[in-house]
Amino acid sequence: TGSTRAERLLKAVQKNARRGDPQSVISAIDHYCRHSEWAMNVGDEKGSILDSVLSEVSPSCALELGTYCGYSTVRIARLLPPGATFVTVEFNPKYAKVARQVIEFAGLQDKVKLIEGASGDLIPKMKELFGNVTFDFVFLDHWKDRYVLDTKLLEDCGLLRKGSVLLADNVICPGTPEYLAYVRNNPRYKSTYYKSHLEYTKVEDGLEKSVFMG
Ligand SMILES: Cn1cnc(CNC(=O)c2cc(-c3ccc(F)cc3)cc(O)c2O)c1
Ligand SMILES: [Mg+2]
Repeated sequence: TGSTRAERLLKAVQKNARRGDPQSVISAIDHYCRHSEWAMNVGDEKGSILDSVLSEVSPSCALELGTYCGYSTVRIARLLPPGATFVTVEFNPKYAKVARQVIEFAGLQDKVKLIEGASGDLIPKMKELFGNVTFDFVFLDHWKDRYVLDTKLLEDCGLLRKGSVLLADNVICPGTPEYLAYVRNNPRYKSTYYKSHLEYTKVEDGLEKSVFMG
């Protein structure tokens, strides 16, 4: 049978990027998705905002919900300080398989712990899996109807600390209205909206940064 979109994206990385060079992997994916076949990576425009928020936070412990093909995983892992713990969660085994190869092609496999499963099942297991961690930075980019549930789960499982930064993709398109309402009306969060565009398009989208006040 034919390849999937994710497998074609991986082929484009293997063909056009340089092994061990994260920036070339990022550029190869952006070029392919802009000129050949759209895919739901955070993309270069929102990716630059992600980079700047990451550089501000410089997390020693980071979590990503929704690995997909590993594009934002590579963007995040390439900017982490040495020795940082970075966990990324993907539900779909086919995406996880592609992401592992993209992350490995970039040479970042030693910085990333990719775990397969449902965020709702794995979040309560984080302390058991990684020791008594709290996350300094969380990138939400998975199923949009899971953002609120999983944020509450992170709070209830003691995985956030005073100053933890949540950065959420797609708060306009496809949209996460409940999540925006939750973080913007909740005194325990200080939220900022970064206006941008849906990856590789002119459609409005944006990232919401929310600092947990403990
Ligand atoms: C199946 N699945 C596995 N992971 C997920 C979670 N991600 C998304 O759903 C997602 C969707 C879109 C998007 C899709 C169609 C459209 F017309 C406009 C936007 C963009 C994104 O950046 C996303 O992160 C879904
Ligand atoms: Mg997204």
